[in-house]
Amino acid sequence: MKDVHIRADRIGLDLPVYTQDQRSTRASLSLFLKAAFLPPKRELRTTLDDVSFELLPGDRVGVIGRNGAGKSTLLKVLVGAYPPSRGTLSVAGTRQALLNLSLGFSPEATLVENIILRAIAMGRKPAEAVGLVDDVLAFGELEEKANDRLRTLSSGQKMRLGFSIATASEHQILIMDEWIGTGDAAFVEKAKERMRSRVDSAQIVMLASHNAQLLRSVCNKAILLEKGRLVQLGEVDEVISTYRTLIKQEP
Ligand SMILES: Nc1ncnc2c1ncn2[C@@H]1O[C@H](COP(=O)(O)OP(=O)(O)OP(=O)(O)O)[C@@H](O)[C@H]1O
Repeated sequence: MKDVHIRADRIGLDLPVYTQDQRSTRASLSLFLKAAFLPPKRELRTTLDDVSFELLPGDRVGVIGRNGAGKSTLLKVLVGAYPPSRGTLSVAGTRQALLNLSLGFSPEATLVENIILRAIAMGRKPAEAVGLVDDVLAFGELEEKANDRLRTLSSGQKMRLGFSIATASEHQILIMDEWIGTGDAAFVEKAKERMRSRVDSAQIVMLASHNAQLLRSVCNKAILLEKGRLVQLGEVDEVISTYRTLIKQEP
């Protein structure tokens, strides 16, 4: 197997956006009706542009930037959710994303079925997926609900299930958005402990966050994004300080 790495060489991403002509009750009725019934216009908008970096084992990288700077989008590209529109991306190593914990659940399937489906979607063989079920249910404290349909869970219970599945095993590369525990205090404590151990055992970690304290405690490096471009890659304190200067300026 190749050495664990993430190499982005001038990657860019254009996403389609759909715009609608202004609907205003002050406009004439014909304009109003036209705007209401015309299909939206589709255009491509550049969300990431000319982003290059290389991450190697030992790199724990914070992804910093204003709202809308492209942090989550960059993580989605790195986990393979969006293929880059330009440039080349090379990722070697087993990857685990903790981005949207409740994405991909089947509401009508049971918890056990969802665990197996999700584990298979994450690349497990069916027998391994079945082997994970007991541990996932135990960590999420959801054993009693094992054969209930997923849609009957509370939102906190769904989050616990998503977290338990996503962190069920160790991976070489961990890619995560700042996850906000919606579970109760006891679960959040347990989840933090598990995250810490997954971060420690991963070789490369990327964490997008606005929380400087969290970034300093997890990361040794950081990337600063502004309008989809990489402004700085450096030591975490240095990049946080550039970001603080930047947000004092006008966007
Ligand atoms: N699926 C999508 N289709 C079109 N545009 C998108 C899509 N997802 C995000 N964008 C746009 O891409 C830009 C970057 O969004 P992104 O979610 O990556 O920002 P972010 O840096 O993570 O922001 P935040 O700090 O608010 O979480 C925004 O302008 C957003 O509107």
